[in-house]
Amino acid sequence: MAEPAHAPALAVHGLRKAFGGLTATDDVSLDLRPGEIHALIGPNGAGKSTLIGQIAGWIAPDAGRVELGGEDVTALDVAARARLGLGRSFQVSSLAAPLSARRNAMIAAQARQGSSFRFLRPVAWDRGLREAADAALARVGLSPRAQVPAAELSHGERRLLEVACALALGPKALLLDEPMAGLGMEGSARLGDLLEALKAEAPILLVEHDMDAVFRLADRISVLVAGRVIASGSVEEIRGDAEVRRAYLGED
Ligand SMILES: Nc1ncnc2c1ncn2[C@@H]1O[C@H](COP(=O)(O)OP(=O)(O)OP(=O)(O)O)[C@@H](O)[C@H]1O
Repeated sequence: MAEPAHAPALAVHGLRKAFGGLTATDDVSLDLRPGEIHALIGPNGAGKSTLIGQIAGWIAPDAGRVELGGEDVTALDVAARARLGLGRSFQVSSLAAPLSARRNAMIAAQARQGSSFRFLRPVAWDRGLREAADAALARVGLSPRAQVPAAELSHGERRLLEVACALALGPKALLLDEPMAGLGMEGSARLGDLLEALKAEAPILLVEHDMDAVFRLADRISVLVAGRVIASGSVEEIRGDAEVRRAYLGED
């Protein structure tokens, strides 16, 4: 049966996670709709990384569920969620420093193509991965740097490579945790343009501290404070929300 046009690419319902006496995420529900950038903002310690960990699959929630394209993936591990099309890039680099940009993207592509290409001979399998990797590198403008070891790329290029690795997976949804960090104005403007182009292919759940970038790029914003979503809406709605201004933006 065809999915309804507006079925969320990703949805979480009632996610809860406590570390000892501290509830890091408290009954969090939100969704990611086709074509959108949904920004998740909140002060330090609000629970953003814990929420991302539960969505990606390396933190098991105490309660609640995660759905990808309408399928309940709560019991699946990180690799299985990636195979289903959950692409991600994180604050802490997951690149293999000595390997070339292309090889890093090929490893990422393998996460999806490993099973579907297994019946092919190794040479053809390698070619398939390489094509997926090169297409992803081209999307982020890194084709000329394909053979350069990740360790020799600039900080901005490494962030772009991380996005390329997420794309090589052929994602249905993207989780990006602070992709703008350390990029500077020019780098973050370039990455912002890229994210705006990418969202039509795979909607993006964006955790970002750079409020200028968030207000420029987001179609919707959810605000997490002390583990709870205190507001969710358009940029205008969040800007005008008195509770958000008080709890997060630090205004009276
Ligand atoms: N593994 C853990 N064990 C114990 N406490 C944890 C653990 N991970 C996170 N916490 C606590 O849970 C709360 C939420 O942390 P989290 O890292 O999810 O917040 P965040 O919104 O991502 O913060 P930041 O913006 O600083 O990255 C914090 O109080 C943190 O100290």
